[in-house]
Amino acid sequence: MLKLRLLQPERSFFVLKSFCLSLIDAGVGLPFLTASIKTNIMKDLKKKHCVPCEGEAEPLNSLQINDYIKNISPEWKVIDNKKIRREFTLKDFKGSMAFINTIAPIAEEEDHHPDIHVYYKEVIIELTTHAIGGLSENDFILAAKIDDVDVSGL
Ligand SMILES: C[C@H](O)[C@H](O)[C@H]1CNC2=NC(N)=NC(=O)C2=N1
Repeated sequence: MLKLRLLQPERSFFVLKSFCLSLIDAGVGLPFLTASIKTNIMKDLKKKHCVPCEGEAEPLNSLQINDYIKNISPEWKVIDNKKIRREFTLKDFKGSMAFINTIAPIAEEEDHHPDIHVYYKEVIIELTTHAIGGLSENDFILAAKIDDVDVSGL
């Protein structure tokens, strides 16, 4: 503790967090600690970036999906534990196109791409990770970034 006090506050937090994570790695059962660290990771979804996942990763299971879904808009619905879907209503077809054109560069930047369905002024966005045939964190990161798009003028 004495050593920690000598360090800068951000550094102390980092040291404490690393210590807590190593406790969890070592199997020390501190559910409240795990939960709070998990919450922090989830809160930052829209600041995170998608990572390539080519085949080797397992799709998220239903428990993991339940954790992730709490951190994006409640408008997103889980479909068969394999994809998430959100419907947007814009003013008109031009609004739909503008919305899609706002999302496209985000998807390109993240190298993670939504399936997009357009029905005049309705846009349905479906997110799934094709490479693994199910959901990955990438889908929730992209969902959080799509949630951040301001559709009020479209
Ligand atoms: C090489 C590149 O990272 C992959 O082909 C990416 C591209 N965008 C993707 N988007 C989605 N939704 N799923 C994928 O598996 C995927 N793979």
